[in-house]
Amino acid sequence: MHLGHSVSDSNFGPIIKLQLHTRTAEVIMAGPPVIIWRNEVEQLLQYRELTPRLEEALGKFSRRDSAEVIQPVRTTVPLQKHSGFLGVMPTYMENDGVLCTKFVCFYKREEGSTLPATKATVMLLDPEYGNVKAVMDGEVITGMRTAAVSAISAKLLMRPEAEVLTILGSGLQALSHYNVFTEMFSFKEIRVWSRTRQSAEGFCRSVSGPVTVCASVEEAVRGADAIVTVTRCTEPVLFGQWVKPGAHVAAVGACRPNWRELDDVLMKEAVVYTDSREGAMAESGDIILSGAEVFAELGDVINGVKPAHRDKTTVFKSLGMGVEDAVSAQLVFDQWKAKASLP
Ligand SMILES: NC(=O)C1=CN([C@@H]2O[C@H](COP(=O)(O)OP(=O)(O)OC[C@H]3O[C@@H](n4cnc5c(N)ncnc54)[C@H](O)[C@@H]3O)[C@@H](O)[C@H]2O)C=CC1
Ligand SMILES: O=C([O-])C1=[NH+]CCC1
Repeated sequence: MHLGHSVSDSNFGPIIKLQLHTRTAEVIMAGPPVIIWRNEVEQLLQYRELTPRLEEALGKFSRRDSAEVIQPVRTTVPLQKHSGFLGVMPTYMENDGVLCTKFVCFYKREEGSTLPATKATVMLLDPEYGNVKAVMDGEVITGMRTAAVSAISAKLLMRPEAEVLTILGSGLQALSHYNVFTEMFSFKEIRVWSRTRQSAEGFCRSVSGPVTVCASVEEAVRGADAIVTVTRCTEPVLFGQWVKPGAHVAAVGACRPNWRELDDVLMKEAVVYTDSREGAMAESGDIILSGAEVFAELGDVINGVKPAHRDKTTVFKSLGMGVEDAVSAQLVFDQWKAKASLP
């Protein structure tokens, strides 16, 4: 490394050594990012470590302390030709030294399309040097952090005596939700509905435990204590008249202001929680078009600022937040460094 003049070990005073150390750090920082792809992320990310970190992050976000979390509403770029959107999701957690941006493309795919509905990549940056430390797969992160946050909403808002879980949809989010809900809770019955019986049966073959395939949404949701909606529908698929009073709904799909999963009856009857008020008012057709009031963010319940109305019908409208990706990516990076015995 060139410091502008020839040096030898014996000439180094402490200040020069510090400069060399700093410069060495800068050289390291300027190196290429670490690439951590799908298989490695799957090995490194576990719900038992991820979920508590996400619950802490939801509370930090809702405190609106800029030293804890800075997370603007995501920028969304329409990909009209492909009936999709690019979401850019920057997050800075100054106290934790985490700077992260997720790029996520999500699409309204045609029936029978084999193209993915969601594709995501997460970048971790060094907030001091500005370089990219790691580039990692966003599929597994998005699947797991979304499901874990839905499970946190159920932990806070679902009746403790819940026995029946219903999942509407049979794709990637349906699988991640099945996995974390069966890890965190014990249901007597789990039901699934999808647009085609074939895809619902394919879902059943991909999970470990017994799941009942239902022929209609009404059959799937009547009597259910917890309902997860993870469809790509844009018109209501879940109607309030079918939902048992006191049930908890984790509504994950319909992340555009003109897309719906839930009807007005459900939105008006339920106590509505969300991840981000700003995000919901910008992106949730279920909230915007129904005129439903957002009672609280999940972080407000975690912080003890707002009550959890377990005794009432509750809806957690999930849009997805960058802070969830940030803590997930940092956890993956920390686990990767530990595995590589790096500081
Ligand atoms: N809230 C959040 O943080 C996130 C939300 N999402 C959203 O969750 C939803 C599910 O995502 P993935 O599981 O990755 O998608 P996927 O394509 O893997 O599965 C979507 C499921 O919805 C069904 N479906 C598609 N069109 C439908 C329609 N018109 N009516 C009823 N069902 C329909 C499909 O058959 C499939 O079972 C999407 O809307 C996606 O945008 C995705 C990632 C994060
Ligand atoms: O938070 C997220 O990654 C997404 N929300 C809606 C589609 C993708």
